Amino acid sequence: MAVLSKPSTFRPSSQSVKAILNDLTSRYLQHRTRISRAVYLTLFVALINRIRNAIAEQKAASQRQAELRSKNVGTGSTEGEATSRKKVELNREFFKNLLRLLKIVIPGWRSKEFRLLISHSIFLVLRTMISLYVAELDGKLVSNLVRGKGRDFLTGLVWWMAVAVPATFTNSMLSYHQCKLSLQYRTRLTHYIHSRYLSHMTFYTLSALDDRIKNADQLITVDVAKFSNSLAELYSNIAKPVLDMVIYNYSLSRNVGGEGLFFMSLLVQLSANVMRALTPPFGRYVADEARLEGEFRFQHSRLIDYSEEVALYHGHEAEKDTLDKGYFTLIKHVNRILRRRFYHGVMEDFVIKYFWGALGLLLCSVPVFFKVPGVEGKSMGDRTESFVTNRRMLLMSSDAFGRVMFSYKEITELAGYTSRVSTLLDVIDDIQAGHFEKKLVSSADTEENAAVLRGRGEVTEGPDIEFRDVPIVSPNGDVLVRKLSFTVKPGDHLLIVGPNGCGKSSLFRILGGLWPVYGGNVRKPPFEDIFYIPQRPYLSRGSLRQQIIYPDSLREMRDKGITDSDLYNILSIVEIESIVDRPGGWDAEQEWTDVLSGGLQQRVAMARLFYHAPKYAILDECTSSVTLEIERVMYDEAKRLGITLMTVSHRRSLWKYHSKILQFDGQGGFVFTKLDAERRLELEDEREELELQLRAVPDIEERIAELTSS
Ligand SMILES: Nc1ncnc2c1ncn2[C@@H]1O[C@H](COP(=O)(O)OP(=O)(O)OP(=O)(O)O)[C@@H](O)[C@H]1O
Repeated sequence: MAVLSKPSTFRPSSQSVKAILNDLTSRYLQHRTRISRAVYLTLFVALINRIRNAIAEQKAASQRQAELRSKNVGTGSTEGEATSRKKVELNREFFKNLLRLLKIVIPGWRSKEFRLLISHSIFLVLRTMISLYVAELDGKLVSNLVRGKGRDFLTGLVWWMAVAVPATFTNSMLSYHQCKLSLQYRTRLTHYIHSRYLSHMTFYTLSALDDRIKNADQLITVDVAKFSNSLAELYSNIAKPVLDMVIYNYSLSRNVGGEGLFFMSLLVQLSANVMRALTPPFGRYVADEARLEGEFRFQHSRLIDYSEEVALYHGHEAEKDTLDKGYFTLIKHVNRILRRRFYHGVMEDFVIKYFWGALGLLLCSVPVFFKVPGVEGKSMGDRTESFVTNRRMLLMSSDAFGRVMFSYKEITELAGYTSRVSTLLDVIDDIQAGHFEKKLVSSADTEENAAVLRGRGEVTEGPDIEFRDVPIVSPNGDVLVRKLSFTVKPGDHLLIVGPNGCGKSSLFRILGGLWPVYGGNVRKPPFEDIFYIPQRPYLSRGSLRQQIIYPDSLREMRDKGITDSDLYNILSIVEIESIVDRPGGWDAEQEWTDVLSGGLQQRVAMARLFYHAPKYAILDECTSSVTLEIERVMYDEAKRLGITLMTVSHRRSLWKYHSKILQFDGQGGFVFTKLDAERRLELEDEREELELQLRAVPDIEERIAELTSS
């Protein structure tokens, strides 16, 4: 009895609810056109308002950035610091940078990348169409099952299997296209960056004269790959869900009515906005993480480069501290991101899976409880079919929407990589336009030095080398010599001496065009007439032959008519021909800096000088590790080849090979004069003798004092 009485107590209230709903439905249907007009008008006004707000925000942001930039100039802080603090946002700058990179990775509509994008898009559409067909087929299968139509059910199953063939092929093609696109993007970008980075000595300028990019290697090798991956992924992660949403929502709106879908979209948009406001700036986190990864990797590669020195110093504890510190900074940041991701993931899952899931079920129930215009009243089987199809479409649509929402995170990650790669390109552009940013020493602020830094000198080409009133200024604004003047004519062998750090090598950096000329006139022969040998010779990766002919290629060597036996003769001058007898001979490829001793490396560098036989040679302490005999052989041979020498050395044994001397006093002064080596050696000996005597005087005084007191 109790069981029977229950429905009777509920029936009246459910009937009244139904009556209210029916009443509401009929009223709504009566005013449907007016309501939809009002809704569309509100939507339009909201859209206009949003655009206006976005423009205002953009203006404020660029004003803030301009203020920040002017502050940086004032305090002398570097742009590098500003970049690391810069917020990576989805603003106009991001789109501008992305567009610039897109133009590099997709150079035109005839390019391979564009063709790949098109075929990728075709497969994306195909996959959505197949999914749509599968949704309908699913509905039909379940409806046939409910109706007990075995034959139709089996036919449906056969179709189901048949559809699997194009569906699986399409899926594989999609992932193939995505990987291929990522590779193509990376190839284009790497080629582009290499061509810029290795032109106009940018690789040098970037590290020596500018503070903005700390580890270009990491940017070119890792960040470019990550950017390419992220871009290729983003296309399929955005294009497909957007396409899915449009197509499924259109089909859904036909089944459940546009209004339901519209209100649901409004609710979804509202919750999406809340989510977005609560989403941490993942883009900036990613950019910071990549920077810290780069610094950590750089510390490791430094340890490998100087492993011998560190081992001999027993410096492992000090190195471990530095490495641990680098790792700790990185991991602290990663942990912070992890925590933020955790909280964000909880919120995201709740909203996307459960809240939107409930909204979806509500939407599927619309045709059951309301009469949707244009949709006929249905039987139980029809309702089942439409429910199954709608629910599947809705699941796919909400999955697509979810992916679009999740892709916000991916977009911000892409923004992080875009910002890093574009910063590299911007700085390269800036440097090639002659603009550097480096933290200046405090002395650069004085009126006099600032005037030197503001100036610009003149560089001309000529048969000899002449510096007239040229200041020597280090990259951090330290004025080492205010006005340097000297001339080296062919046959004038010049010796350059002076205390450490006075600017001897810097003079060659100016001559080689590595450092800017801040004033006066520099006249110098063309680049190929001057050859440079540093104290630590640079040995490239490659064969033994390549070490001698560097930077020439084998073809250039052959074009010059030089053979391997000529190279052998050159090696025999500096008495290292025996290295050709080692396994592999001329073609042996080794890490030559590890295989050859310091002295042998210097002799290889001398052989390189004889191979090129330039008009002028700069020898920067390049005989410090060889015997006096080899040094003599080298200078004699260089002179025999007609090479004019400019030597930096503290060795007295070298004086006799030079006819002029440029002597720095380390206080900004210098003397340029003829060098009479014999007379100078006599004077130097006398000076040293006197110095020794002078040093002995305090001892004598001390002794007298001791004797007196005792
Ligand atoms: N890339 C750079 N950035 C900043 N300062 C630099 C850079 N290269 C050199 N300097 C500075 O310029 C000054 C002159 O250096 P330089 O190498 O010309 O000295 P040097 O006279 O050759 O000394 P040494 O006899 O020790 O080789 C030094 O104070 C050095 O610290």
